[in-house]
Amino acid sequence: MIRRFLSYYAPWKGLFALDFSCAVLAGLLELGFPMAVRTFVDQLLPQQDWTLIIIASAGLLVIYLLNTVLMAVVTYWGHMLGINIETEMRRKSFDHLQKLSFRFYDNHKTGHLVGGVTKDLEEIGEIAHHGPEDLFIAIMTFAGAFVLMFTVNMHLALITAVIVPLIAWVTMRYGDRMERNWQALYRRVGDFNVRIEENVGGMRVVQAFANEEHERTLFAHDNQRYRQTKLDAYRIMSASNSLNYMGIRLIQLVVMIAGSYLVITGGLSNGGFVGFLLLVGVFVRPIEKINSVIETYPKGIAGFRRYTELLDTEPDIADRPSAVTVSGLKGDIEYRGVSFGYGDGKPVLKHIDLTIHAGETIAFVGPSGAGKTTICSLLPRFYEVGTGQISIDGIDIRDMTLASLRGQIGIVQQDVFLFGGSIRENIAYGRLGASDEAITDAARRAQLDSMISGLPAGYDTIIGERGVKLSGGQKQRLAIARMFLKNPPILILDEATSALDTETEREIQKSLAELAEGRTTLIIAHRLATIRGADRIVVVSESGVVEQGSHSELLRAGGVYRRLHDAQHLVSSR
Ligand SMILES: Nc1ncnc2c1ncn2[C@@H]1O[C@H](COP(=O)(O)OP(=O)(O)OP(=O)(O)O)[C@@H](O)[C@H]1O
Repeated sequence: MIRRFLSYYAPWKGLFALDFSCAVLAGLLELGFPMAVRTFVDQLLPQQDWTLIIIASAGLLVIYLLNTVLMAVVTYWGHMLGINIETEMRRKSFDHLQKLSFRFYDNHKTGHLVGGVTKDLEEIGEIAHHGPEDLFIAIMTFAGAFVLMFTVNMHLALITAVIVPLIAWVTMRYGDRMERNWQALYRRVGDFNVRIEENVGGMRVVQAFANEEHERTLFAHDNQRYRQTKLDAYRIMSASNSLNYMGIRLIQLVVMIAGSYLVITGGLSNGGFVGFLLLVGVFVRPIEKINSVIETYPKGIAGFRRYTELLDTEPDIADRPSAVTVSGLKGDIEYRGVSFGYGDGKPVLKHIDLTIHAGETIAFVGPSGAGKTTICSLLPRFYEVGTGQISIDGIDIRDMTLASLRGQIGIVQQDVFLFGGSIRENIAYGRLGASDEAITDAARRAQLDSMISGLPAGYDTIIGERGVKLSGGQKQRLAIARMFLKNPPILILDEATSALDTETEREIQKSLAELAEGRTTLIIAHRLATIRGADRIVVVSESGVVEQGSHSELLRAGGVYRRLHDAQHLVSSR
């Protein structure tokens, strides 16, 4: 784990060397001050030679100035090192999130994932900068001060050496407990984020159900849990801090008493005494430093653990090494013996055999939960088939690169997801970098242009988070415009026009029929009226594909489709 962490320093060797050497030099200069004071008191003061005093003072001033510059370098470039590492880790996390499949997102909460890319990495950035530097300087000044203390007075140095390991042991003891505590704290922060995100995102539902009180209770529970975990952290921190403080003062007190005795009995000069006391100050600073590292280090390590957990999650759907880039597919689709389950032990699709010819419009119908959406989700490899095979134009979809496969398939979902930018940006999401003409053409074909031209900001109108400022129908049209722009050979329409009024729906159906011309189109249908014109209707039930044929053929057959048709007909004629 430590090795893996250190590997992130590799691209920043120069920066690390600069930061590290400046920090080390600053640490060494710190050691010079007590020795200079000793010389001052023991040699310069008795001689009362002002020239020497001024020269020595000027020497000290130069040291201080040098230290000031070193500190500035360490603060800026050291933090640059930390933020560089943090930025790289954030890039890797985000990059990895793009590779993980729907299955991963089905089982992870957004708030936890957002926390992983933001808060966790912030702590890691801090530790990346301070960790090795603080630790090394602490060890160096500790050892340096110790050696100097011996040169000043061996007895005092030995007394100090007996007490210090005790304090160091006390300090170290709390490290492990703190790390476990920070891990728990991160989980709580994640729970928190999930709760807030779901609440804010679903505020319209919360208020529509007047469930604010219920939400407050749930939040209060998480809030209290977070408070308790943080209190646990503070308890450990307070015990560690106060014991540390006491230990350090104890060293100073012992040195004061023993030093006074030595000065009185002539075993130590005045300058040696003052110098030694100052050295003790330098000597205990690393202990304080280690203490602060012990506070921040577990945070960073806990964050790093979560980061590596995410990075070590293998994407369950990825390009095979031999995968080919496909383009201009005709759209001959073949499901052969396809079975699939979502991993909860319940099979959803059982041995589906289906041939869809290029240019054909196929409508999937069947009872809710039969697996219509699932059949279509397997085609762009949102989920991987369990057994069996799906091929397009005779090529197994697992032998195609994911990006090129998905580039050949356009999807309009029932629940349209729009991004918070402008109408133009949202349409252009269908084909990044599309020209303005192509965007307006797509909008026109999706019957969106007259609405857009009526807006003061036109295509630059900001549509709000997830498109809240648009009506359901407008959102759907925008999604359709995206697909016109993408212009793929294969379309999946999840009852795409269900949110539109009858008049607009007819117009859009016309546009969709125009788009479907010469392309393979899979429609997940809920209302049978809209799919009568499909080339083939495939009836899916829990036991798989049970019927297929044209509308009139299936009506004549008098099977499941006939029953569904009659039931809907009955409802609509009531
Ligand atoms: N992401 C998922 N994780 C686990 N189970 C799922 C997931 N999505 C769907 N299911 C389950 O798989 C089964 C088939 O769902 P699917 O959405 O494919 O049905 P559908 O025929 O499209 O239904 P509807 O007409 O209601 O949209 C259902 O039992 C559903 O609960």
